[in-house]
Amino acid sequence: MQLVKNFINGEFVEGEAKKTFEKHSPIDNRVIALISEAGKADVDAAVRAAHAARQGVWGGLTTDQRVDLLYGVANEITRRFEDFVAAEMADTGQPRHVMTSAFIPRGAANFKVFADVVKNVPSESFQMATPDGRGAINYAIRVPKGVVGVISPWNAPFLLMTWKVGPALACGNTVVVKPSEETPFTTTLLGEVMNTVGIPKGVFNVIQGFGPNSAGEFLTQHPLVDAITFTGETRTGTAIMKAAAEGMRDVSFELGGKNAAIVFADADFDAAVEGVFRSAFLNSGQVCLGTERVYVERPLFERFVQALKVRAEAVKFGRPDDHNANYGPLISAEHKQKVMSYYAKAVAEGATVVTGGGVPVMPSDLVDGHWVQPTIWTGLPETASVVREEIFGPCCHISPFDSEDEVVNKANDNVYGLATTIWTTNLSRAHRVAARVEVGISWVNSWFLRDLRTAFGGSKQSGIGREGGVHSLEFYTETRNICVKL
Ligand SMILES: NC(=O)c1ccc[n+]([C@@H]2O[C@H](COP(=O)([O-])OP(=O)(O)OC[C@H]3O[C@@H](n4cnc5c(N)ncnc54)[C@H](O)[C@@H]3O)[C@@H](O)[C@H]2O)c1
Ligand SMILES: O=C/C=C/C=C(\O)C(=O)O
Repeated sequence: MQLVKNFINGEFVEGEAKKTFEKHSPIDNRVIALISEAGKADVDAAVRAAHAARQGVWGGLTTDQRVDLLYGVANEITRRFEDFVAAEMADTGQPRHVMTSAFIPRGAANFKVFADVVKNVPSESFQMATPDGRGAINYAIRVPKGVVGVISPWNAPFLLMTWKVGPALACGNTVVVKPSEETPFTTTLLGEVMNTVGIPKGVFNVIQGFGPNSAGEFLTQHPLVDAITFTGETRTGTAIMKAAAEGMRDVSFELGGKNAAIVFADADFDAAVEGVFRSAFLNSGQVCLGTERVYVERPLFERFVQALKVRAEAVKFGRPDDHNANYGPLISAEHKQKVMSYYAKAVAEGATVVTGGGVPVMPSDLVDGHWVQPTIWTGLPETASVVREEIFGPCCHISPFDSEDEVVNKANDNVYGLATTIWTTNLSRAHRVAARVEVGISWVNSWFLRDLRTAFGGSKQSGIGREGGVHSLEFYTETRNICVKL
């Protein structure tokens, strides 16, 4: 059985206590690896290695030298593309095409884009008058924060982890990464890439384990961690923020969502159906930006519900590398249980189940996997649990609306505010509605179309701060102003 280790100071090491936990495959629940859990001493060793590397060789490199090394990381990820695809498929059980078209190429891009950003960003400068008439000049330099703790989730493990590690390293920080306990493989593989490329020891470290009373919590509590970037559930963010308050450490949070799709009657019908199908069901609905509430203008409502039903019923469940399949399982037995409990709750609250609501019939070798049917509900009030709470599964509720104000109010009536997708051919309305929905990202006639130079993050309880392009510099560096009297 494969033993997945921690990566500390350039070495793959077992946790000092020799404790392990099991990694189960999402497709059949078999144990496919043992993971070595990092204890307090291991987390301390990782953070100290990162601190020493920051003070030492990594801190001494020029921006150009760092940028060249990060380009090397991106190229090595591309060279080992198939290894990353295989590792991420094993971690998540999601179809190969999701890995090859989106999740793994994004990992490489996350290193290149931020190398370019730090290389090209200008610094601000202000000249000022002084009483003696000679003046002064102010200019700003950006310095790295130091050691950044990176805590990432399981739903798009490699994309979401590199989205943080790329800019953190580009800005000159060092990192200690705690991947989700559900998905240890690709982060570990990145350790091999770092060594191959010659990233100095201690710059990139990986500790494996859980959150509370485990590696995650030990990392957030470590006094030598200067900032914490986290993607995951809102209530985990609350716990991490409390830990970060000790020592006044900065945080950047990408959290939960309950995203609305808004389809106007003038939308390109086929594009809207396909777009909402993707936003609700890609990655088995386990995408933070995904749609769980759909609002359709009344004249289109019945036709839209029927078309989305047809699309949802056409998915083909199967192994990630099965060419005849295009749909994967949920990540874990625990998550399946959570999603199924919402399926039951929807029925108890009076939903009409348009399609799904249960588990698909699977062949005997896959029957123990975490398979769940894509599910569509109608007929619930806005107060129903499945319309208000993040489920993070392959499901959505569709309701009709009659006016622009009504749908904007409904979209905004939620504690979350991550993303929305709006479908209309009326451009004035598109701009107007996109600006009024209280979210970090509004897509019009599209969804999950990502330009990595743009600001990314959530409003309300969906996050704190923005990352992406120069916005990432706000978090991964500190601005130091230098005022020179002339
Ligand atoms: N806004 C975004 O960009 C975005 C992107 C992806 C996922 N998400 C959200 O992530 C969630 C799904 O991911 P998840 O279930 O892995 O989230 P989670 O919050 O359960 O776990 C995320 C990470 O935090 C760690 N963790 C848990 N408790 C901790 C603690 N007390 N201290 C330190 N670390 C701790 C976990 O081990 C894991 O590595 C959903 O809510 C989803 O919306 C948000
Ligand atoms: O599941 C969440 C996906 C989030 C995507 C990003 O963070 C990104 O595209 O940068």
